[in-house]
Amino acid sequence: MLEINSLVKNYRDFTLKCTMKVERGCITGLVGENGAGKSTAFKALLGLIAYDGGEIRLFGKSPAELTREDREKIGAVMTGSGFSGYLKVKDIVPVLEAMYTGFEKEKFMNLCRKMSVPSDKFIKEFSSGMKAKLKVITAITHRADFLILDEPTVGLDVMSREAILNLLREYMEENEERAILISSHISSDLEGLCDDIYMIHEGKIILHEDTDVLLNEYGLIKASPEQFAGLDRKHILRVRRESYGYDCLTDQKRYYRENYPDIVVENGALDDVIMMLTGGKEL
Ligand SMILES: Nc1ncnc2c1ncn2[C@@H]1O[C@H](COP(=O)(O)OP(=O)(O)OP(=O)(O)O)[C@@H](O)[C@H]1O
Repeated sequence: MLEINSLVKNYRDFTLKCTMKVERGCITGLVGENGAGKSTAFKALLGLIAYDGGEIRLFGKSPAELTREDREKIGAVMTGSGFSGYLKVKDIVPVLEAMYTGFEKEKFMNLCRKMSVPSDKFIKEFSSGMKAKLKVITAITHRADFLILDEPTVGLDVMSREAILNLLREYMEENEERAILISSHISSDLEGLCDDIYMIHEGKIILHEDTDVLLNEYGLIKASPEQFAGLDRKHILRVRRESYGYDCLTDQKRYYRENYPDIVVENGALDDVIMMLTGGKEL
């Protein structure tokens, strides 16, 4: 569906350099701190900004080669974009009908009702959660094959977030040829949704892993200085000094649990992996 090879985008004091792939049938997550380069990557692949090197292939074409029909097959949610605040939901229906030949009006109106997005209020009077829901509903109601979602759950409460994630799961279940690329600051959203996850840090991809592998194989070893001294370092990816000794990130937690039963090995949540890969030291 999407292939990004050695993409380079230079700003004055920032360089994005990334390689990524999104397969049909998969939900791929992109996680990274503020300013890591997520939106820059999304803008480049949608053809919204020029880039300085590398290659982007979306549906087998570069962003510049995408036709109107190709673009209709993309459902995008971008931060900072949205409809004019002076419109109401009932006003944007004809706009969407004109934009997308595959616009599913009934589904759109039903989802707005179900997700409590008001139809007779100006969008400028919407809460940030209502705006976020409207953007996602718009992206999934024109028979798109590929969703590109930059922080779609930002500003949503837990219940609304889960409702949006369920909409995305249903979107994928409807057609196994579809795919989603999604960024989020909320790691638990990505852990529960994505098949694979890319981590981006200071413009570079620092990890790509299947979510199952991240959750099942990665772990955080909590070792005293004495325990750390006797620890086999073979499967330790990063180390961080703590008041009690050392935190060590491993991608083989079973090995340490079996061989060092006295040492605490916690399950590595995505946040731990991010913290260790960006803040820990290599041995
Ligand atoms: N138009 C621009 N001109 C100059 N620098 C820019 C421009 N747009 C983005 N940048 C810089 O590129 C870097 C990456 O920004 P980007 O918006 O891609 O990050 P992000 O990962 O999406 O962050 P956030 O999670 O805060 O949205 C930042 O240092 C930002 O200042």
